[in-house]
Amino acid sequence: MTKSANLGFPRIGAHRELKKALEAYWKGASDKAALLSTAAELRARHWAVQRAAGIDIIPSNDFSLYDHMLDTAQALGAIPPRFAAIADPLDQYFAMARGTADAPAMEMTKWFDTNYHYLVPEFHAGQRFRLSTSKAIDEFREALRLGISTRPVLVGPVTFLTLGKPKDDGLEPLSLLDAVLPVYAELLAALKAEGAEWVQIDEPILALDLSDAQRQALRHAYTALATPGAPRVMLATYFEGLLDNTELAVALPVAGLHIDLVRAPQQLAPVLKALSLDKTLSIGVIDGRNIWRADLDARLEFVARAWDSVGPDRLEIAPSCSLLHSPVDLDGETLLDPELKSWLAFARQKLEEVVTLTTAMQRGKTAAKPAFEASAAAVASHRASPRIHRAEVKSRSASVAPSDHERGLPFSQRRNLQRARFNLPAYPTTTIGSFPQTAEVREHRAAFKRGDIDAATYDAFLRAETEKAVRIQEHLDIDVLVHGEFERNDMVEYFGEQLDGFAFTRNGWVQSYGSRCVKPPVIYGDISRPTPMTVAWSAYAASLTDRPMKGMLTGPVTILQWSFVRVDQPRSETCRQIALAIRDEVVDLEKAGIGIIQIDEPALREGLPLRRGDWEAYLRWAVDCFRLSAAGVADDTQIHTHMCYAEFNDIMPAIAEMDADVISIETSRSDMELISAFRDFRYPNEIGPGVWDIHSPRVPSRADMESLLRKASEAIPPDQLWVNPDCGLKTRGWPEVEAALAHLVETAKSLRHR
Ligand SMILES: Nc1nc2c(c(=O)[nH]1)N[C@@H](CNc1ccc(C(=O)N[C@@H](CCC(=O)N[C@@H](CCC(=O)N[C@@H](CCC(=O)O)C(=O)O)C(=O)O)C(=O)O)cc1)CN2
Ligand code: MET
Ligand SMILES: [Zn+2]
Repeated sequence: MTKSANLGFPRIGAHRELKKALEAYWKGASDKAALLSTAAELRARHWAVQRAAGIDIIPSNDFSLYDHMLDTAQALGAIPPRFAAIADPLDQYFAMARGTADAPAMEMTKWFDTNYHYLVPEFHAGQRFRLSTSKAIDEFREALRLGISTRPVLVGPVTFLTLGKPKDDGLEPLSLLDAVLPVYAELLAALKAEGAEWVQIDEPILALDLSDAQRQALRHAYTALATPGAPRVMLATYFEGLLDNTELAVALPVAGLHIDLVRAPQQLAPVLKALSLDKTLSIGVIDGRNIWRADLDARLEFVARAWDSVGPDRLEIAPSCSLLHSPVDLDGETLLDPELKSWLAFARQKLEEVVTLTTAMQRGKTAAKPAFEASAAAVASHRASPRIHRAEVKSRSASVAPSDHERGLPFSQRRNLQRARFNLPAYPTTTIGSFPQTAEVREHRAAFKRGDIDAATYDAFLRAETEKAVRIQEHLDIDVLVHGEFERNDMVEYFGEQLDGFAFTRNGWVQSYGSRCVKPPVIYGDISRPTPMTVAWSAYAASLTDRPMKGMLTGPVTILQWSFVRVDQPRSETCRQIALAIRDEVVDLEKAGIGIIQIDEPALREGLPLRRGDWEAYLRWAVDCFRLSAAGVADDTQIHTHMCYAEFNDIMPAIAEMDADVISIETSRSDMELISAFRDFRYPNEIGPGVWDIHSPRVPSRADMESLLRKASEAIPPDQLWVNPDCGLKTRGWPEVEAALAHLVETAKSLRHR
């Protein structure tokens, strides 16, 4: 019979219980037993939620204390040598994630095109692997004790190796496949021995453009793992279609295949055609990446097409991908407008949708009548709603002219005007925008939102924090100051709260990395900016000092990328509406006397389509939207942008086309690897390669920073270089910030003297 399945449940907890438990543990405010007991409670609760929703196939080992790639690395014994001596496994695990005084953390980067970050495995020539943790087995047993026989989830060997980085010259990670496969075989056998009939193995790289070596590795790996004693394998792909990898995927000797039919509905027909009769097909028909309620009538027709072809016994109905990327439960949204709320579904509601579709396939649509009626009512209310479309927004967007994307003069001439205006020293120093969001800052905001303090009190507090930050920067002798972003909860949510066409949730948290979460705003309608959003704060901060004060905005592509986006029009159109709103803000900042304005685009790379064939079209509109937001100012106004935590090497020409006067970019965790791309490409404008990895509590020394800057100046002419951290400092504490920034300024000064 057709079954309902889930590929992964959010781990952080509806009330971010895991975040709180982790941070208490790291601070020394709780112990290991307390942390592990919260983790176990969350797993038990999430299994129970899935069972209550009626899900037949429930995953285990989808839980993680920090990151599932890090779990995999530790389970396989892929421990970077600098952490090998740490005896306690949990200490070792967090050391790899967060770094220690003498060992920098593992590198962190984006998981495909999501805002989730994983830790990048490190590989050495001749590396050995061995089964080093029993996490997958323990969690299977734990669920079994609660009466649930789960389908454990593993990251597949080829995805694991492909996403890792060789640390030795000439090492090809896939050459380690034969070393790692026996460990997978051992783990699969152990799971089978515990009673696991099926295991879900995620190979999301099957949705990417693959080399012959990768294809060969996939064939080799799954042939080797297909032993008689192994559990059956549901091979999961997601985030894109299989396309040219369809033949490869269906031919792998596994028992089942999961495909993402939300991102790539057109792949259903070719997969049905190619799939052999002995394989189970799991169809991902409920969007695991967005929060819109599904149109269940339309989905059911789609499911029926699969059912007609594979029959009832080899079909599973599932979300498109793990629900890691969804908030947990819409029921927590007690303040959301009821009409809007009726259009949404979070993880729990998505599982109910999966079950509704499954029930309809098993017993007919009438068996799930109320759910179909509610879905149809939501679809109708969404279609008819007057709050979505705004004629003046659409017509402004339609009348954007090519010249609206152009600054007046080319960079080579703007640069002279800006040099004359700001008169900055060589190697100018600056920071990326935010200063520590201390518990005190967060508590004041929470108190203000609860109504415990009034607006005047909150405002006075924020002004005092801002002034403190300005004085500290002056004292440190930084050249271009920032106001510190104390008034912001998040760099995207803050703007979403002030723009028309956006809604925001109370509790719609999604894990970004480790204990850090975001609450993406919901874009439901045409976007406009009713009033200036940041001018008062920037103008106030500028009034406190004689030094240049940088205005601080989030760019259109990043606001788009880090929101839940409407699906009734192309992303490019939504992005252009945001760009026009940001453009107005940029012009207003300039009018208020702010001469340097940073428009952050950390998510520009993340939005890049997973298939190269789609890159050009995306980069065209994404770069144009950035340019549209920036180009309304005079030539002596200096536009900065900022990017972090992604691989930028392959989009250098597009970054240059953004034509920001200055870009600050994350580089230090990868040891300035990126800089070679700037050299090879001869990046034309000014650039600040980050010299301090701010995602780790470790304070870099002057020598660390000098060595990074020396590497940078080998690749980039010194008169193009700025000196700055990798990213904003909101997650750090003041003592680390002051110490590291003092080193940073000293380093810049010593370079100037040479
Ligand atoms: N959207 C987004 N994506 C991003 C980044 C980013 O900054 N924003 N940065 C990159 C790295 N990712 C990051 C993601 C989140 C955080 C981060 O610091 N998140 C904060 C939450 C930010 C926030 O929304 N804060 C709110 C709510 C704070 C809060 O938890 N308040 C307490 C009450 C206050 C208290 O007593 O502490 C509560 O609600 O329970 C606020 O400040 O107002 C966290 O997890 O701690 C950092 C980096 C890439 N992706
Ligand atoms: N201006 C932002 C900040 O400093 C940029 C962060 S990029 C994730 O927090
Ligand atoms: Zn950043």
